[in-house]
Amino acid sequence: MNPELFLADLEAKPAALAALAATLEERDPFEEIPQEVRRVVFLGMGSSRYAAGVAALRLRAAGVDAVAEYASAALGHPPSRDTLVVAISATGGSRETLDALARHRGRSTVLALTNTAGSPVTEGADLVVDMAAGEERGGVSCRTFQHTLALLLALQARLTGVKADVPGLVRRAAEANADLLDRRGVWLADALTLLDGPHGVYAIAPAERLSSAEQSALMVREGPRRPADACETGDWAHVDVYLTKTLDYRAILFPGSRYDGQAMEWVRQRGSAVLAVGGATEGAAKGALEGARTLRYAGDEDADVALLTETLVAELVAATWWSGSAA
Ligand SMILES: O=P(O)(O)OC[C@H]1O[C@](O)(CO)[C@@H](O)[C@@H]1O
Repeated sequence: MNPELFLADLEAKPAALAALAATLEERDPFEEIPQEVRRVVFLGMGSSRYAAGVAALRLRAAGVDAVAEYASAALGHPPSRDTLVVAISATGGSRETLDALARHRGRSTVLALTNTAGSPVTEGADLVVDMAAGEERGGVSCRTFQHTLALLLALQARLTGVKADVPGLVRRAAEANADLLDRRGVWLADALTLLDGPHGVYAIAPAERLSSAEQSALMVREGPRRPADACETGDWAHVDVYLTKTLDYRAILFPGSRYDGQAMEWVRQRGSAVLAVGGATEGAAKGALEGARTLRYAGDEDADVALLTETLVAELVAATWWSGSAA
């Protein structure tokens, strides 16, 4: 793994997203999915599982039986012909994902979503979909995570039959990513200072975008190897709140939960430091984010643009710490 190449991977996000949008405009990569799907089981590890968790939640909310499983779990949904297994692996070689997939090969309908053509995860798959994220030379899953999310939104549209302009969304996300990258000279130094505490970085997001908190925490751990963790915003008042009493608690908050205000109330009381990435969402209580430093970016009022963009903040912070350079 290499921090300079990781940074270059991040800088290539807008172009990669724009290319993905063009591909999605041309063709739906999921058009060959059989009609008779009764259940969707996502398998993956790390960032691949984070993206799957959000996709499964969205599908369930649309009435589709869907679950994201740890590929490493010994217990999982049993295989069946009307189960669609979506095995997600950027490298296509994670042992746990391949092991879980072995239970389904030839017994469930298998879709492999991967960034590596011809990789083991594609063997025996009924359908292979390319993440089209390009090579991640830094060795860290960042564009693949983002492309996985975007492609799973396209899969959701296919499975639910609800029309969605996914290419348009991906284009807006490309612009939002470019905006954060272009203006990093304005915000990154501040973010680095705010988050640079002795006890690590905590990332907080609503359940619908929990992947943003999980991926952010992973980036801080994987690159600069600092302590970091993720928490769901409502659950925060039952879990992380305890840490604010004893630690120098520094957090990135991805707004959008109806419980943003509840978490921020504790933050203000305890004098914790919070960087809110994006603005208060419509319907949020007035002053819900009061006490947080706020970082806005183009398109952040759209929760789906946020889903495809906001991890870039933690990724750029991680890249800078990792390379040991100042912003
Ligand atoms: O998607 P893959 O290639 O199976 O990798 C799963 C996870 O493992 C890692 O490659 C790290 O080992 C992460 O980047 C990723 O989140």
